[in-house]
Formats: sequence, C-alpha cells, structure tokens
Amino acid sequence: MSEALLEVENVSTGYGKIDIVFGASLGVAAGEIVSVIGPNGAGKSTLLKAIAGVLRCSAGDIRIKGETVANRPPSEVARLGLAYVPQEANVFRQMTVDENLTIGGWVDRGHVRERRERVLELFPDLRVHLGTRAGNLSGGQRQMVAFGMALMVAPSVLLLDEPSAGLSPKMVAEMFAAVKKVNATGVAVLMIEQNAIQALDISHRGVVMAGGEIALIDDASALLASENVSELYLGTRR
Ligand SMILES: Nc1ncnc2c1ncn2[C@@H]1O[C@H](COP(=O)(O)OP(=O)(O)OP(=O)(O)O)[C@@H](O)[C@H]1O
Repeated sequence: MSEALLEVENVSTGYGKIDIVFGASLGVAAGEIVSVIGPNGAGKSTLLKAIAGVLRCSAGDIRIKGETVANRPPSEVARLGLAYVPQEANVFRQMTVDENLTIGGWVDRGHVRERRERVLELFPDLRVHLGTRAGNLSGGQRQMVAFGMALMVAPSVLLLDEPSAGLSPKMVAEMFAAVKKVNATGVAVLMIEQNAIQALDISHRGVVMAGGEIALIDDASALLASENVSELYLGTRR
C-alpha cells in the first residue's frame, strides 16, 4: 500500500460521537479507477466524506502522496490534489456553467483560463452551454459541470459519490464514459456506485463495503466473476 497515491488506513468515522465506519483501509494508486460498492447504509458516503475532509476521523490515518490529510479542512485536502464531487448540491444552479468552472478554480486563480480550456476539451458539450445557468441543464450535463468544477483543482485523485444517481440509462453510459476519459488524462478515481456492474466494468479494482466495514477488496474483474459478490451485491447483468 506504500505506493498508493491515496492511502486510507484503519479509519473510523461518523457523525458527532457516533462512528458509522470502522477501521476502513484501502489504497488508490496513480492512474487507477477504484469503485466502492455495497448496500444502502453501508457507510460508503460517510467514508468518502472523511477522505474529503468533510467529516472527522475518530481513528486511523488518510494520506495523499504520503502526506497526512485526516482531520484537515477540505480546502487543504483539495490543495493537496484531492477533488470531491458530492452526490447532491454539487453545482451552483443559479450560476452559469462558466461561473461554476471559474469558482472551481479557486485553488489556483492563475491557472483558471488554461484549466477551463482543458475541461472544455474534455467535455465539448459544456462549451455550447457556457452562458447557461447550471439549473437549466439536464441532469447529465450538470454532472459534467460538477466533474469540470472538480477538475479545475487539477486533482491527482477525484472522489465521486454516485455520479450516475438520477440519470437516464443513456446518460449513465455517457457519465461512465466521462469518468474513463478523465481517468485517461492521468487522474485517479475513487467512486461510489449503485450501478455496480457498470462501475466495475470500467474500474481496475473494487471495494465492497457492508455494515460500516470493508468486506472485500479485489480486482474489478475478480469481483465481477465472483458468484458470492454477484449474488449479494451485483444483481443480474442486464
Ligand atoms: N448526516 C448524517 N447524520 C447522522 N447519521 C448519518 C448521516 N448521514 C448518514 N448517516 C448514517 O450513516 C449510515 C451510513 O450512511 P452512508 O450514506 O454513508 O451509506 P451509504 O453506504 O453511502 O449508502 P447510501 O447509498 O444509502 O448513501 C446511514 O445508515 C445513516 O444511519
């Protein structure tokens, strides 16, 4: 695990004094896509929030490139190269796409223009809508704006909380294609997904969470092939 870009070691975290996640350990290497799957209430979002600095860890450590980020404010975690896209309220709906991207570049004002250009090359559809309020876009387009805002930080790791939630099947496929595209630019991805099969299809590795603990970590192909995992967490392939 020492070569991991992001290391999560024995992390316990939750809300107030109550832990929801217990002793979670995982790593994300440079260039990897890792999907976290598991039933509702397993603690997936809670763990992601702790990694992003939104929640405090009651135990354990989180490191990015070897530097401890556990219990540091989200702004510092972002400056160290980790961008977080929450499941909800991930764009400013009253603001235009352009304004959202500019706000996303807060970490380094000097690079807003060039980073914005890179985001627009990645998501050309957004260029047409630069002057449109994010609230007037489709759910899929809005998700691209949220990715775009996160990429304005020029992250080495992108955390995505259920990026396909609420999207039509066509948009779900586009969203996963976008995740692959972002990853191909060298950004590692740690994402939570209910669409477990599709997520594992584009992932290098998968993490199974249940009851606040990490139950299993394996290559995505191994999880997809496992009868146990399939029966418990994947449902049937469409
Ligand atoms: N803001 C909160 N305050 C207190 N408890 C919370 C809060 N959010 C979640 N929880 C508790 O943490 C548990 C785990 O929630 P979490 O959102 O991490 O699960 P999840 O695996 O991401 O599942 P889901 O897909 O339902 O979001 C929930 O069952 C709930 O009891």
